[in-house]
Amino acid sequence: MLPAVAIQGFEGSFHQIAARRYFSPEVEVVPCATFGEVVSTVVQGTADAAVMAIENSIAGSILPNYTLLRKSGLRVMGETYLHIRQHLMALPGQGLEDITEVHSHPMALLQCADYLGRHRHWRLVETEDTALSAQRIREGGRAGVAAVAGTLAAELFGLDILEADIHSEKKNYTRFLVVARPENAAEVAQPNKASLYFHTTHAQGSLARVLVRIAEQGINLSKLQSCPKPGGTWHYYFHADLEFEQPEQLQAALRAIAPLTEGLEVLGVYHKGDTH
Ligand SMILES: O=C(O)C(=O)C[C@]1(C(=O)O)C=C[C@@H](O)C=C1
Repeated sequence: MLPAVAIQGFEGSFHQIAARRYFSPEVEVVPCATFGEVVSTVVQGTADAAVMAIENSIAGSILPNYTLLRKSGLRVMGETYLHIRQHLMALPGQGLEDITEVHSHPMALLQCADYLGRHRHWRLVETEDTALSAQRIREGGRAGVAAVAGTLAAELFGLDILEADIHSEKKNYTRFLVVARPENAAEVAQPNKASLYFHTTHAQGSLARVLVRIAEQGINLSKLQSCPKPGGTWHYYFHADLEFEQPEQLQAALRAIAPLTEGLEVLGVYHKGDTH
């Protein structure tokens, strides 16, 4: 049976596309307005898993999601990468000269900052979701308003694309994590990626020593993110993504860094995702 998968966003959003690519085109999605709702939907058992954007190659990390994940007790069971193409769309018959407002998800607006910055008179409005912005324009018959969203949203809600591919760089990719409650995040055979977090003392070289131990196992540190440590002003915890060939490399690295870190926790051991 296919799982019910919580997503941030609604019909036609990039999260829906990511969930379909990872699980199946028929996957049942549970739309949520915020990432906080996505996590609580899975924690409370209304959904079996969630697909959650974590970083974008132009706009960067979605920092609050690292903290949400760490606090949730959920486990990372996989990941997927999407090539994101953002378009400016409006009701049929509208031209660029009619537009006064542009609505979209904040990450989508950030990805198009260069293009939007060349139209200083447009008011930018942040919304929950790219596709929902398109839907509201259609349902409200809102002339003068454009949305930044993908092709699926334009098709679903009958909007015309006024300007295609308005993201600042052609190579615009978003990485999505697939997360589940620990009992649903089945162990994968031959994993080659892991996500962990830890903190170190404020002593000189403490992070460097941890990174050297990881490198000594022939592991590729694909991402290191620092996030504020709750209650520890100007102290940070680190979220690290490690890529390896053999699971034994990960085990050896974990043994080596355990005495050098505090609060070390493995968030998930999984297969490196494909790019679609
Ligand atoms: O608004 C959407 O369509 C989403 O799925 C959200 C989201 C994000 O959270 O980053 C997903 C992918 C794109 O990077 C832009 C927006």
